[in-house]
Amino acid sequence: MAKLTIEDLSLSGKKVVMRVDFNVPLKDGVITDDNRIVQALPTIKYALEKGAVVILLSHLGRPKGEPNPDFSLRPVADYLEKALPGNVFFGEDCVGEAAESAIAQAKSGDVVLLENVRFHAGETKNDPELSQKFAALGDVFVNDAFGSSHRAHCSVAGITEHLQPAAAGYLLQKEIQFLSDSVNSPERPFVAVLGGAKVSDKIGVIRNLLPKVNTIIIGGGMAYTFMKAKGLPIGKSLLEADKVDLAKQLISEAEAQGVKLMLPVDSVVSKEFSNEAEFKTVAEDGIEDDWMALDIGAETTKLYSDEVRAAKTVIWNGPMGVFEMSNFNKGTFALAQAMADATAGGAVTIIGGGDSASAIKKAGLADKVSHVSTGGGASLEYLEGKDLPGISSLTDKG
Ligand SMILES: Nc1ncnc2c1ncn2[C@@H]1O[C@H](COP(=O)(O)OP(=O)(O)O)[C@@H](O)[C@H]1O
Ligand SMILES: O=C(OP(=O)(O)O)[C@H](O)COP(=O)(O)O
Ligand SMILES: [Mg+2]
Repeated sequence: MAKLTIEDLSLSGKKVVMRVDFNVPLKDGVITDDNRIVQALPTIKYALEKGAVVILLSHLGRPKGEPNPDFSLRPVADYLEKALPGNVFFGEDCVGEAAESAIAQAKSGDVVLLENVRFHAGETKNDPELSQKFAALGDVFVNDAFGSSHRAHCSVAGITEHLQPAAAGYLLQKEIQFLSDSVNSPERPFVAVLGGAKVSDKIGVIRNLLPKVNTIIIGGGMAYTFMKAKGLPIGKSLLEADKVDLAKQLISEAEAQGVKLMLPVDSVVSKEFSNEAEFKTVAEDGIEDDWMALDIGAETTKLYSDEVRAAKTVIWNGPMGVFEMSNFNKGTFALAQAMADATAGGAVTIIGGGDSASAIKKAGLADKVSHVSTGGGASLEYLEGKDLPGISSLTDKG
């Protein structure tokens, strides 16, 4: 990496402002998957061993620029207290007096976790004033938030304009190393699988993936904007209405470029977004008005799994259905098994994304694929060949 890494910094007695991605899934205030925290621990521990005070910044979910207890990082502070040797202090705000007084209590070898950076509207706007406040919290900056590195936000990128040196942590380095090694000259067939719920964020990625891949498989919430574009009924399924035209274009661009674009031929539908409601499987033209599609159907699952098993390189981001509910987890878990089978057969398989990583862990197959990335959107944008602001803004080496 042509950027400074944490080992290039002198850390003894320093306050290290470290951006991490602790955007972990929570249910009733309990962390349901700790992967993103576990993956950041080596960098945190390294800085602590070198005698630094580590000041952690993260977002959690998408609160709309104001404090919201449902998106508090407090559960993560409780987790860190058990996982780390020194003291862990929690700051009720990421800037201002609450942050400063938490930091004032910390000594070498202690950690301060500050509250969700997205409680401030400036964060996602990369507001220079907020960036400056983050920079003032410490002496050096480390980015280890691979999963957020595609965001040009204050705590990821803007801060580096006011705080140097800015260096990469171990997780960031590991992720980039793996992705660049495996996809720069992929063995073919190269299959990309896209699902999940961040449709408007991720649909644009497809255009840049078309020249690189042989097949694009679309499932999860992403699928229904495409089905709408094909004139199929989608009932109350997830829809990004202003992306329907783009979906139409992508369908014809895929055809023109000889890329196989696969969409569900059947779906599991329900009347409510709930595991308690009635559900059934219907064909692609069978989603009625009052129903919503929450998983791919069995026939689709077989077609997708066969395609994945025949691939030599697979990158998958975004669950095939609402795997958090047992009625709608079959497609995701079956595809996870297909990834494991492909890996056993010699394919390079990468699954990325906070929720996708949690899904493959839940399926018990996390150690049966080549790489589980902590970033979904970030790994996709990296594969597209885009500059990630969280990396390009770090201090150049030499
Ligand atoms: N058909 C669907 N309708 C609504 N939500 C869905 C559907 N399929 C999957 N999801 C949801 O997508 C979410 C994950 O999306 P996303 O954040 O884009 O993926 P990742 O974190 O893996 O990058 C999951 O919480 C899952 O419940
Ligand atoms: O969970 C994340 O991305 P992912 O769902 O694509 O894996 C990251 O924490 C980024 O979150 P954001 O998409 O709200 O900026
Ligand atoms: Mg997610």
